[in-house]
Amino acid sequence: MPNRFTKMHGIGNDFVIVDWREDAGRTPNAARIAALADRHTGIGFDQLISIEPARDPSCEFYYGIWNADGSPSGQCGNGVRCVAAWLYRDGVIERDTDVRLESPSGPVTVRVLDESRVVVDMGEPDFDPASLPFAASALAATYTLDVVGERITFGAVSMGNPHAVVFDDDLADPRIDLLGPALTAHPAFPLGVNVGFAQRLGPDRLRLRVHERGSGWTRACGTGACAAAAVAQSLGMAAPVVNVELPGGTLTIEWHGPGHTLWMTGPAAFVFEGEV
Ligand SMILES: N[C@@H](CCC[C@H](N)C(=O)O)C(=O)O
Repeated sequence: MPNRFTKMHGIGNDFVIVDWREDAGRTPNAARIAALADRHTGIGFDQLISIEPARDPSCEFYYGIWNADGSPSGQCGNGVRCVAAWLYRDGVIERDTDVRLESPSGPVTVRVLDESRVVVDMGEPDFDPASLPFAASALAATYTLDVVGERITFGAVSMGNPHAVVFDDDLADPRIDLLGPALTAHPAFPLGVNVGFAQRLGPDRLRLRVHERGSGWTRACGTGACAAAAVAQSLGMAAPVVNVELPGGTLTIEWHGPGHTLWMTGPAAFVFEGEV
């Protein structure tokens, strides 16, 4: 790990960003990441994010993503907004301009509106079985699993990382505190899964809590908001533009259905610079 880092967050989903543009392809040690992620004895973060030279020549930069337990991920919606704001503050990308960035799961396009607000073209939600770590099937499909004594119905989609979305009318119900970790670790998902619990508040409003694979309950999950909106829309429960209200704040998700990419708009905030 290099010594210098930037602490950032996207509506309370917090990150340590490290600049590895001169030092690409590092694979940080999982135990070291977990030690640094510890909120009592480390820096504390939900994800570590590296900024590196792009491998794909059509992209400007690559970003790597590791969860608080040291496990890697393919995508991070709140994180990519922070990466874009970081690159803008560094002077290497401009505002109001589309910039292609490379995530571990492929390119996304960011547009910095100002240092604290970013729009991201997250690509097309993927309901294809091959991209999900269990036997999913198609758009508008739901699945059932028996978890902690309950039969749970959920939708599934990949946003570059796997998501299960469960609709529930009471997100404060204590059974959700048990269902989140149990579903994330369910054997049906051999690679784990991010689990969103979504409450429909209207055709353009969802409330959402996410239990993240590798990081636990977070104040917000950007790809989780994209997944919840995409599943809600695929089931005919939501309009093309949906405000997703998470414990840490609100993201706006726009998706016009199959054949279209999905757009996420939300804030990115700097917290402090540090050195370990
Ligand atoms: N917080 C993120 C998602 C981070 C990765 C996730 N926990 C996984 O393992 O796939 C977001 O904002 O999307």
